[in-house]
Amino acid sequence: MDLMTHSFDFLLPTTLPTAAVESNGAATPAGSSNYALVILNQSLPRVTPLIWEHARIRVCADGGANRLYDDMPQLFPNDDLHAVRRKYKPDAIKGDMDSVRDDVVHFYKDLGTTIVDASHDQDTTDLHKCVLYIHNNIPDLQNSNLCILVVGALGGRFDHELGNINVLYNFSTVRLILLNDDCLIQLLPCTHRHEIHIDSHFKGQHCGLAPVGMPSRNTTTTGLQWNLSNTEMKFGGLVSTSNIVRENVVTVHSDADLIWTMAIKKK
Ligand SMILES: Nc1ncnc2c1ncn2[C@@H]1O[C@H](COP(=O)(O)OP(=O)(O)OP(=O)(O)O)[C@@H](O)[C@H]1O
Ligand SMILES: Cc1ncc(C[n+]2csc(CCO)c2C)c(N)n1
Repeated sequence: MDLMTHSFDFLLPTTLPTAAVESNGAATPAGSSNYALVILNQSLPRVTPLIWEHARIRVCADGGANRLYDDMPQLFPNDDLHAVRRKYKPDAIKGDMDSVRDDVVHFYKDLGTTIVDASHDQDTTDLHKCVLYIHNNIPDLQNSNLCILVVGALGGRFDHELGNINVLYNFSTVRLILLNDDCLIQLLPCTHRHEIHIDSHFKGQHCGLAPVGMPSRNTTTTGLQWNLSNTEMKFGGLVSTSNIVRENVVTVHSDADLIWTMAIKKK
């Protein structure tokens, strides 16, 4: 079974992403960004400008554009509000367009942002629509090792949070990470063994591992305070919450897709 490695260099202010080499040989050269950014309609994490710099493509999901317009200048209180808004121009705004304000659409449209009204589709979420947009605009997404970072994916509405987690399952072959100021969430597909590289910056933080939807008969981990050893996990039985990262590398091997979540250390 192939190995998939995960690291969170995009959270470190002074580094560009390091080289990533997959077991299929696909490589991302050191220093070249291989991230996409999706902004959802929740408060912008402090790390958003850093992720923005790393991203090859930046897309706002419907009301996420209001957040970019309203909140980004607040992250730069000493800078000119209009200059910040012009600097952080998304490549696209996509969704069913029932939450983004008209003034925000006009502002970004005038700067050259692509506006995609997908209001005909009331069966998939705006995040789903944005992942498809990235899919259609980044050639060879599956083989590119691109990681889609989704900010504002947690908080306030549990139906939205469920929808966001469902998108991880909808696109289980794409690297997707949901983020807010406090934690990150990703899917570890059972098609691979996983190595999660955790900078000492984060070590000792709380983490969790759980099969959403389908039980896991067999999960084995290393690098955690409470490791699993061929252990069964299911809702209604055991799921691993309030666990703690103990080593720089956590390994996970399971017969089921698992959700991995980790706290992000506050400065
Ligand atoms: N409170 C929240 N928690 C988590 N994600 C959210 C939250 N609010 C919005 N989102 C995410 O941001 C996306 C865009 O939000 P927006 O408010 O524009 O959605 P929407 O389609 O108008 O939602 P609805 O019509 O259900 O109110 C959503 O699809 C969802 O992924
Ligand atoms: C069974 C079922 N439940 C809810 C919705 C509603 N819905 C799901 S995604 C979406 C778009 C939000 O931007 C909307 C309105 C549906 N269609 N089918």
